Amino acid sequence: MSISKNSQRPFTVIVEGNIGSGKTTFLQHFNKFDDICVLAEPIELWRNCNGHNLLGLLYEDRKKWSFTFQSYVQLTMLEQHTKLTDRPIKLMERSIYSARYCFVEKMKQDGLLSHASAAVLDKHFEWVKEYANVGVDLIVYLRTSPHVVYERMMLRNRAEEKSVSLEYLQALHQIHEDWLYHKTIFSVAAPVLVLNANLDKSVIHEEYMKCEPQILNRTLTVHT
Ligand SMILES: Nc1ncnc2c1ncn2[C@@H]1O[C@H](COP(=O)(O)OP(=O)(O)O)[C@@H](O)[C@H]1O
Ligand SMILES: Nc1nc2c(ncn2[C@H]2C[C@H](O)[C@@H](COP(=O)(O)O)O2)c(=O)[nH]1
Repeated sequence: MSISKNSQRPFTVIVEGNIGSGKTTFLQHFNKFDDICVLAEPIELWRNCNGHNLLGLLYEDRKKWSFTFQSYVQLTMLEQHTKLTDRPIKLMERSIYSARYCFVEKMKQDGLLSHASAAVLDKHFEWVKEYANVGVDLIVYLRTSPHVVYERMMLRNRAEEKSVSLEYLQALHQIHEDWLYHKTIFSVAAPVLVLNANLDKSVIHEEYMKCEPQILNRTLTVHT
């Protein structure tokens, strides 16, 4: 595998959104297309890193485990970005960009990372962005309300997420909004297509279908 920035890469789409916004469901909608290599978030790697459930440790003690967890997220996301495929399109759940701009940013706001730890994560992120093949061609933002995703997350009932609060989701929502909707913080790596992901499952696939042309035809026209 070559991670060099100069190596070829497929038309790369990242789907971003709050916890419980429907990213996995969105990927399932696109699984039927042979041209698309669908890469779900490597959450099972985070739940079992040589036998350590880093996701569980994180939510048990954020202060102690934020740096460890984020270090591994950055590695696993780099693997996803540089994973080779013979398919012309790659669709990824989240990215190194949301890891840094949303989650690390939230950790910094909450004082969960020492300045030294934050500096190391930033150096790693900046090197990867500069020298690795992590370009993105389209961002799909599943825009939701915090109350909606909180209810979905509770219904999904993931063991590690029992301590995740509505306040945390509200803060993550605002960071996503500032990054991808208002575009007032951090750079945006590609054009952003905003979907109303509050819509119920019974009609959400019609909303997902709106971006099939941009993804399948690899076009960048985003009608705001
Ligand atoms: N549009 C929707 N309406 C209602 N429930 C949804 C919708 N999209 C996803 N869900 C449910 O909400 C939970 C989170 O969805 P998921 O796709 O796993 O989101 P994410 O990957 O963003 O965390 C799952 O239980 C899923 O079945
Ligand atoms: N601290 C971080 N947590 C992250 C990151 N990426 C995902 N996650 C967490 C959030 C959820 O509990 C879980 C899976 O996310 P979903 O949105 O798919 O439910 O993993 C990260 O970079 N840092």
